[in-house]
Amino acid sequence: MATFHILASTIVAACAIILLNSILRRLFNFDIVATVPGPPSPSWIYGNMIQLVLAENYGDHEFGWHKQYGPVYRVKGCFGEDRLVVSDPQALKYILNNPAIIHSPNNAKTFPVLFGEESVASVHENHRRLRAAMNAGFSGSGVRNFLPVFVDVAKKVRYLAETLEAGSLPEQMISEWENATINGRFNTHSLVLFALKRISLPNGSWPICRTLCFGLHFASQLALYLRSTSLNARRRNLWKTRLGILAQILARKVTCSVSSVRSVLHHPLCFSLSGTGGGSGFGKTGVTPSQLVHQLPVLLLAGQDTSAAAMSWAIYWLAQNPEFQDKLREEILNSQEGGLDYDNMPVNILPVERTREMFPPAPLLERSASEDCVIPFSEIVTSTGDRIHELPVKKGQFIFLALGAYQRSEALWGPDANEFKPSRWLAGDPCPGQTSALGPYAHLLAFLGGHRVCVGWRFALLEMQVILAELVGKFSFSLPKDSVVRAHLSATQFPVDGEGAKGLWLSVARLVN
Ligand code: HEM
Repeated sequence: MATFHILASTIVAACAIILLNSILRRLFNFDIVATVPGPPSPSWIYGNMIQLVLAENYGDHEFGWHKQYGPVYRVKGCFGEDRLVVSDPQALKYILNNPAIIHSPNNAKTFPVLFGEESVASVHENHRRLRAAMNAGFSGSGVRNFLPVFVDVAKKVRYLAETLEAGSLPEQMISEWENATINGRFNTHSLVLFALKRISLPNGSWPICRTLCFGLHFASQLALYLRSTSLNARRRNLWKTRLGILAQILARKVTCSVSSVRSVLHHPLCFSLSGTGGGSGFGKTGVTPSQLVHQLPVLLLAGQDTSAAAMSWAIYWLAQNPEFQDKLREEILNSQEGGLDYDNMPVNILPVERTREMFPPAPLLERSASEDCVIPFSEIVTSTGDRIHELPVKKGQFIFLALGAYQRSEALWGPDANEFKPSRWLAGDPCPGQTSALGPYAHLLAFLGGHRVCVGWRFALLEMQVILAELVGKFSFSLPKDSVVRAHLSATQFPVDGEGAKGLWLSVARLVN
């Protein structure tokens, strides 16, 4: 009985402390973010999170909230947490260029596991130097060197598409593709993902490279572990050196030793590892070869799903707009002498632009304030009726960067923001009202902007142009009558069918030249 009383009073006391703490926090730690208007929360446990990130069709709720509450509003996270959703250009510009706004705690935990602790996506202190070294390999001229690889892979994809269309799949491919064709339709998303794996890696080397990446990751984890064990300093250093040398040898083997290997790993990393980065990047930044070796996983992983999603959406758009397929074929025919000139193919770039505009592969990014700061906005009308133009946020404030909503914003792109107007792109400046560009290109934020702008944005644009030209030149894509295509968000925004399964099922017919 006495034990029961002690237990009951402990529980009552704990509840009282939690309640008091929450009342005192509300009274003395008044947070202005709580006054920012936003949608009602259906649950204290999961707040608006299910509506935001698990909507049946990405944006079902979010784009409506954007219209109702404007470019800055508040949603509830789990357990009553207030989170900001931002698509206001002024605020985004501030956030993207402020080193005090960092990855969310969730990203900060998962990125090192996914990409490695030393990857450019995970590090903060060394980030600027690492980026300077990597940018050398992904510059405009650097990316041009990939063109033969893209063309080569695009031809292989075309061959694969031909065999799928003819129903004559080689036996060794059947296991990979048996579920990719049903009743004359095929899963275009699987096709482009398959292609991108081949682009990132030398032929047949995907398993080797995957093992290598995870091996390197394992080695670095082991080195970290050894550092914290009681092994004496001499043995620890020996281990670290051995692992470091092993990692470098492996990476050099994959990236440099086979001269015929032409892959995404080859150029930028080999360029930097050999220290001959045209006098730029590597030498001057003081980044070591082993630091560059640690970029293998992020380069492999960051570009594949994103580019596959973007390319699927581009083909989806073309399937809905057959007149643009014809225009693109005309453009290809007119410029075929001596190979295609991708800098001068305005129709070829249209589906790419449209996709980035309407279906950016990363429409919602997570950030967090690492210190108290004041975010400038165009305007927010708070729930108390005040009109404010800046918002003081506390350390730890969670912020969603709503890139998808930004790109559909009528305030920014005009009342016809949701319609596709090729003239907007063909005229050169799709967003003439906006004075300072946020993203790397055409005011779009699909590749983000500021110091964390995507390393591979030029690479991704060119590879999409090449593969699209090859496919649309040889096939016509159309949407089957009963088809249901939805956008689903799970790390990237990709197409799913009516049952929610990943894929984009299109009717594909080979053109007779
Ligand atoms: C259509 C294709 C792509 C899209 C839409 C895209 C988008 C993005 C976005 C939005 C970020 C910022 C993520 C964040 O900070 O939370 C990012 C970062 C990054 N992307 Fe891409 N990406 C694409 C393709 C690629 C490719 C092809 C590569 C490499 C070959 C690549 C490499 C990277 C890397 C290394 C980062 C981390 C940069 C840093 O933190 O400094 N991406 N990308």
